[in-house]
Amino acid sequence: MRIGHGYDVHRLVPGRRLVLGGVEIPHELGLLGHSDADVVIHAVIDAILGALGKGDIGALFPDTDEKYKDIDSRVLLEKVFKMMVIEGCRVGNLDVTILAQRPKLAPHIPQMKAQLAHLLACEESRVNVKATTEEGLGFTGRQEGIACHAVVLLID
Ligand SMILES: Nc1ccn([C@@H]2O[C@H](COP(=O)(O)O)[C@@H](O)[C@H]2O)c(=O)n1
Ligand SMILES: C[C@@]1(CO)OP(=O)(O)OP(=O)(O)OC[C@H]1O
Repeated sequence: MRIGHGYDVHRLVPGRRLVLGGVEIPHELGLLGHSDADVVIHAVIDAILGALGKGDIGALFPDTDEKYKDIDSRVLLEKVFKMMVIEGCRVGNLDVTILAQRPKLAPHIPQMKAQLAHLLACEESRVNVKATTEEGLGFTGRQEGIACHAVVLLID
């Protein structure tokens, strides 16, 4: 068994889409990034790469490479999933915590879980996604950005 942790942050700005866990969420602000800035999928990718001992998302998919400009982060996760399978691993369980003051994410969590389970070819019961505010404190509290932690257990 192998365990990995991933953490990512993206800045909230006007004029960008808000995509979390592969789900587009209506909001007046979106996340800024070289890709679609899906902070949830980025944290999941880093957790898997951590468990595999294979570095991090920026090393694998550099933000200086035009081919990743505005890319759907689900495509990046598909690539990392293939690496995981080549290493003989499958998901034991995945636990995700999104730090966001707004918008209310609870209504979108079932769809995020379904997306992640689909992308990782595992049962939905192996994936947990939760959200918390930071009670108005810090950069997430001021709605300057959204952060996400992910912990994954891989079975080899
Ligand atoms: N962006 C968010 C943040 C939180 N929630 C849900 O609200 C509940 C209370 O949050 P706390 O900040 O007090 O932890 C919690 O159960 C979250 O699921 C949300 O939907 N969207
Ligand atoms: C995903 C990549 C590549 O498009 O760009 P960003 O969307 O800026 O995201 P980040 O979390 O900084 O990580 C890695 C990148 O190189």
